[in-house]
Amino acid sequence: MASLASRSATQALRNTARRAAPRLVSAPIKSQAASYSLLAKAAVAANATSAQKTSSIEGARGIKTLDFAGTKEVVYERSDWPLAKLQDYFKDDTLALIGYGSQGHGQGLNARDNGLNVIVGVRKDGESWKQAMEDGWVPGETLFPIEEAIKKGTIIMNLLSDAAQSQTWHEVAPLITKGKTLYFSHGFSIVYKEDTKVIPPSDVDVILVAPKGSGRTVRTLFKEGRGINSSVAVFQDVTGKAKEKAIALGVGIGSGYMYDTTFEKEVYSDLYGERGVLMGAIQGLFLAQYQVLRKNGHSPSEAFNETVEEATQSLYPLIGAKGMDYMFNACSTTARRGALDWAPVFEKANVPIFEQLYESVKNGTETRKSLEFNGRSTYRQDLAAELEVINNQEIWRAGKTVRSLRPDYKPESE
Ligand SMILES: NC(=O)C1=CN([C@@H]2O[C@H](COP(=O)(O)OP(=O)(O)OC[C@H]3O[C@@H](n4cnc5c(N)ncnc54)[C@H](OP(=O)(O)O)[C@@H]3O)[C@@H](O)[C@H]2O)C=CC1
Ligand SMILES: CC[C@](O)(C(C)=O)C(=O)O
Ligand SMILES: [Mg+2]
Ligand SMILES: [Mg+2]
Repeated sequence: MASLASRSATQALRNTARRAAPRLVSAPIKSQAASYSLLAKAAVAANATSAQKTSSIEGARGIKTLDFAGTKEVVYERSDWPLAKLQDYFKDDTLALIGYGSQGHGQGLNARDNGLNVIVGVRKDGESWKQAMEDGWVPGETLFPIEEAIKKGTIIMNLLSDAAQSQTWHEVAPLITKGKTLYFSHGFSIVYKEDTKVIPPSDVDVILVAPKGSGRTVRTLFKEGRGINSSVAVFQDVTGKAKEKAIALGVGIGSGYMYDTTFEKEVYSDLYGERGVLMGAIQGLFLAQYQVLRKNGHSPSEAFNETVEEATQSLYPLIGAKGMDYMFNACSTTARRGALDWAPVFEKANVPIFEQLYESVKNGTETRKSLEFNGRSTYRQDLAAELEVINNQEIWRAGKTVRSLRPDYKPESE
């Protein structure tokens, strides 16, 4: 098994280099060839290691049934898709990646580095067009206006903003012809079809790979030879191969492990999570704690250190590494006693808010707000203006000074 894995790894590396060569000629970044080969090596090594590990655990590569706290779930892993197999599977395909935001960037570069044939489609001369060029996509070769890219693509990866997916659908839909595959990274457009009007033609596969993390992390994990967790789902299976294609694409864009979901479950949980603990709730909770400390005479640095810096730099990474009880056990018995007492108080206070939030997601209120706001031509400036208000809150201004004292601080990254 091990020698098979290493043979396929070597072959994959050769194929990767072969397929990459023509694209590297036109790439503007001089170090791209070197970094490409490092990336390919990391990806191949990760595939091989993972394959060996799985085979010794299960005897069957690629798909595992695991027990998640008493519920059995299927997990797909990239060891089933060594690079050579992946490249062969997509050898006749052109992945037309439409939109170049956070996900377009991460998924596009990863798929390109995996040796797949990727082109990008965005508004000509918009912000994304510039960013794509900076990342080495070449106008007329691998970078096109949206319509042209869709015409050239066989797999249409719709990574426009969710609002733009709806706004552009009347132009996009006629180009999604029989035999193409329609791919999303969010269940949004399909599930809220009453509002988005996105109703795919009935003769194409419609699939979803939703990375459970920022597009920036999709890229950095890939570069480290690791992979992001992603959800996969099939909305429409015309070819009988939709699921397999979704999993292969998931590997292609840099997923390590993929979990089964539906379009509906993905969008409900995602909209809920980002408004909740991942983003909205955490900003609200940090701010509330900070404000009360300040009202009681604590200095900005003390309030920030006790609220954000200690959380992000010391305690939350411990939760990430080994769970909540591990973090609790790494803290004093005094802290443990108090936190154990107060956790249910916070839970009780917050359950009604989370229930209200889930309902607002489910009944489409959140979707309609997002479509209206992000559908404005000024969406970038409008979001930036609101984020500037947060940036100017005392808590985050104090944070800048606290960060500046870190040994690895780089002023240009602020
Ligand atoms: N951000 C993330 O990490 C995650 C995102 N997703 C999902 O992935 C998809 C893409 O999200 P994300 O990468 O964040 O992108 P954004 O939501 O930031 O959208 C940006 C892209 O949409 C384009 N766009 C916006 N409005 C228009 C318009 N009216 N016409 C044409 N193009 C337009 C922008 O082009 P221009 O520069 O020209 O305005 C840009 O390329 C979404 O479905 C999202 O929910 C899923 C997981 C995580
Ligand atoms: C948490 C926000 C997110 O859902 C994500 C990075 O997963 C998004 O839509 O960007
Ligand atoms: Mg989201
Ligand atoms: Mg998300």
